[in-house]
Amino acid sequence: MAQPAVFRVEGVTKTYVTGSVTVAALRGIDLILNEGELVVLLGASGSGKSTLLNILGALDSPTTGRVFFRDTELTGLDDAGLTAFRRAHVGFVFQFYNLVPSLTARENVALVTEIARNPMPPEEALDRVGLAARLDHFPAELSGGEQQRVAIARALAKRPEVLLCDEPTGALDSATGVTVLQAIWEANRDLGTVTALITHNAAIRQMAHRVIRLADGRVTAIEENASPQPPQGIEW
Ligand SMILES: Nc1ncnc2c1ncn2[C@@H]1O[C@H](COP(=O)(O)OP(=O)(O)OP(=O)(O)O)[C@@H](O)[C@H]1O
Repeated sequence: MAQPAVFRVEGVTKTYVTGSVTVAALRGIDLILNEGELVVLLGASGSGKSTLLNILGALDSPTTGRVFFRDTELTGLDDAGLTAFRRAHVGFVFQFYNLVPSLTARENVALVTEIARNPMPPEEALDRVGLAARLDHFPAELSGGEQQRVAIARALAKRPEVLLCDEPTGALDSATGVTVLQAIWEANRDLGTVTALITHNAAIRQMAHRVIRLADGRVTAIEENASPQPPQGIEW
């Protein structure tokens, strides 16, 4: 049975103008993301992956086209509405972890839970990513993979409906990257968080329900994966 759409992207273009240089980053994207899905976005550098992710997360707006989150048209919201949407519904994970160095893992997560409506306790979020034994460590006392898992715990602690990950393993070796991907995979499986994940690593597609390929600002292929694999079982 078809799952209900969480995101609907209709005819989205994005053109950046910098001085006399115009870049067509997205050239007409139509896409649906469904309830409970984990999708991987694959494509060459410059193909528009981050631009699309940022538009889904309301960090950026399309030049033309429409984006809906459930019944809300994001492209119809003003800045305050977009901020409210991000705050209530979206968790972000970026390549660099953006942790506050002077705060422990627990305190970094608490920064978010203190302002969220229905957060999970920071301890629970950190336990979920396998860091129950690192609650009081500072970022400098954690490995890169552990720091990224703190960032994931921070993103998940507000129980977002959507998790957007832009090359979350880009700065990590593959063994460490697997632990990070496993945390994302389990969040999708256990919490039903709709997840979109950008990667340059084609092997990671095995963890997705669907793989969306971008080239030159367009979706060139969508592949369904009948049996997504946990990252721990993926080799690259
Ligand atoms: N803020 C911006 N101002 C001007 N051009 C931009 C801006 N952001 C992105 N671009 C351009 O838009 C195009 C798409 O960029 P985008 O970051 O979405 O690609 P990407 O597929 O995520 O690439 P990568 O894998 O290298 O991160 C690129 O040509 C990029 O140079």
